[in-house]
Amino acid sequence: MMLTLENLSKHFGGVRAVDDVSLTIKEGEIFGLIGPNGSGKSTTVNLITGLYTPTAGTVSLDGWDLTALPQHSRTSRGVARTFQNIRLFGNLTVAQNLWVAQNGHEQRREHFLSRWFKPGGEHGPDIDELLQFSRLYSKRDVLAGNLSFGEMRRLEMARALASAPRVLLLDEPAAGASLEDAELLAERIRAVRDQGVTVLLIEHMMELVMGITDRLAVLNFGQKIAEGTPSDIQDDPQVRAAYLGSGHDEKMERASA
Ligand SMILES: Nc1ncnc2c1ncn2[C@@H]1O[C@H](COP(=O)(O)OP(=O)(O)OP(=O)(O)O)[C@@H](O)[C@H]1O
Repeated sequence: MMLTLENLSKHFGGVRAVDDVSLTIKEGEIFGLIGPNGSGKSTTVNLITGLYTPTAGTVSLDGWDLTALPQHSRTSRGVARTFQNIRLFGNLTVAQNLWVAQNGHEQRREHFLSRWFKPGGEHGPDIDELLQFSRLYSKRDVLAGNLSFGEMRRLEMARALASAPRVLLLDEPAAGASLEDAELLAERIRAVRDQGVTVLLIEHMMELVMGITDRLAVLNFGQKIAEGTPSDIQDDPQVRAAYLGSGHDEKMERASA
């Protein structure tokens, strides 16, 4: 047992964005969370990180209930994420973005940081190693706002890793990426897992999800409709029905071909 969601729900007015979802992600697993647009994937991540308070249910890590904890306490317990819409400090350099994440000052204001920020006081992974791992070493002194889209995505993941997470939540890391970039991303995700980090991957790119996850769950209208290995999921008639007409069915076909 590692990360456990029990009867988790989040309602926005009449919308049941997440509806009574229970899941257990095991230590060292790459676990996928898929589903059509609006099925509740991002809301689930926001409940795990504490951005949202659930309407009902609990989130726990190694048996410790996180549900009442604010975001920063969850970060210090080892929960880190990337955002679907990249959130970096555009006026700080690549390396500074990582120092900030490593030292847990993310919530402070950007202008304050650039004035007062001092590197050092290291804990967590080595910044240079992280830059090399993310193929960003040559960009270390470039302002994050001046990076290409692909570089920003790599920095977004590096930033999450800088906090030395035990579980890394990736919210659509391949969005807008070429197949080639997605292959490199898959290699990095596997390497992260091989370092002992548990990974929860939300992704629409089926080739990526089916290629690297150990198990996955499928959401539809906020409910979990299936859970299993990639081959279980590809053969599940309920899953195929959920994707039918959503534009993702063909991708599912290709991924299973
Ligand atoms: N802050 C919010 N306020 C109101 N409704 C919300 C809010 N966040 C999400 N929703 C609604 O909850 C449902 C689930 O949305 P969510 O973003 O979790 O889905 P998703 O599976 O991540 O979708 P996508 O694949 O398009 O990113 C949607 O109907 C969405 O409109």
